[in-house]
Amino acid sequence: MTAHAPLLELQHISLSFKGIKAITDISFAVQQGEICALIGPNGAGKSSLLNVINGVYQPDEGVISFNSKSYSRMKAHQAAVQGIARTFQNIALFKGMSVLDNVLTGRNLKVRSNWLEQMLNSGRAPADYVSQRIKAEEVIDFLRINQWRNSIVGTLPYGLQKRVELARALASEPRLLLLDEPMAGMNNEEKAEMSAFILDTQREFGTTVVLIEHDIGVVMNLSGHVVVLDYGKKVGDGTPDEVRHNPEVIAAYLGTKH
Ligand SMILES: Nc1ncnc2c1ncn2[C@@H]1O[C@H](COP(=O)(O)OP(=O)(O)OP(=O)(O)O)[C@@H](O)[C@H]1O
Repeated sequence: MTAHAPLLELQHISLSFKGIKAITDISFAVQQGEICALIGPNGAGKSSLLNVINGVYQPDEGVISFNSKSYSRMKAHQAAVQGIARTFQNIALFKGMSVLDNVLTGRNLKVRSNWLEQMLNSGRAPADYVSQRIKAEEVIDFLRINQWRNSIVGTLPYGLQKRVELARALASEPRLLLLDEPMAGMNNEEKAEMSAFILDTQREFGTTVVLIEHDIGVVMNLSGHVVVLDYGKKVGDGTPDEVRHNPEVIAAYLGTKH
């Protein structure tokens, strides 16, 4: 049996801010189609690591391989073109725009017409708009937000805004979806709903997911792979069961080594 190369592989990644180390020598691999959770106490380096994966931060050391290509430096735009999409801890939507228009912004990289054609609504622009719109509507259906498609995002409850942010990320048809605390601030019912949407995304489109989540119950149910960070270092990496029984992880969470 031939083993498939992982979709994403981090090798010896380190990152510091003004000499203070946020991430130290982190390596792990994420297989195609996997849901991988990054967990760890506040300040452990989880968000910084997502920012390294999608090219917002350049690591001081280390290499990232994505889809069999290796990068020591990858720019955010390059990451998006390669198929890496991202949601944020603090929702980053255009709050004054409708749900549909926000989801359409997720299609920006797929647009084939140029700005002049779009301004004059000529050439490739009309057909292009229709095809982007069809895809955006499909995602809106998939995440069951049809009834709010024309609502202004800023007027929607927080849980729905989180779903719109997921919709915008999915509209780009990513191979790798990075979710920074997709369930933060949600009640249990909303968390269950969001977990179901994430699982449906993986099943329906084969999307690989790396997510940060603080609710360990949610993590253990949703992910097949868990990576644990503590003070910028990796202290656990395995299945939920392996991680749950790892003494270093228990120590990080119970604070016995702090
Ligand atoms: N832009 C920045 N400038 C300076 N220091 C930063 C910056 N971003 C993160 N840090 C520091 O890097 C370390 C890791 O932070 P990071 O936000 O990645 O942790 P986290 O695990 O995502 O935390 P949380 O769960 O609280 O979001 C922290 O000490 C933080 O203060």
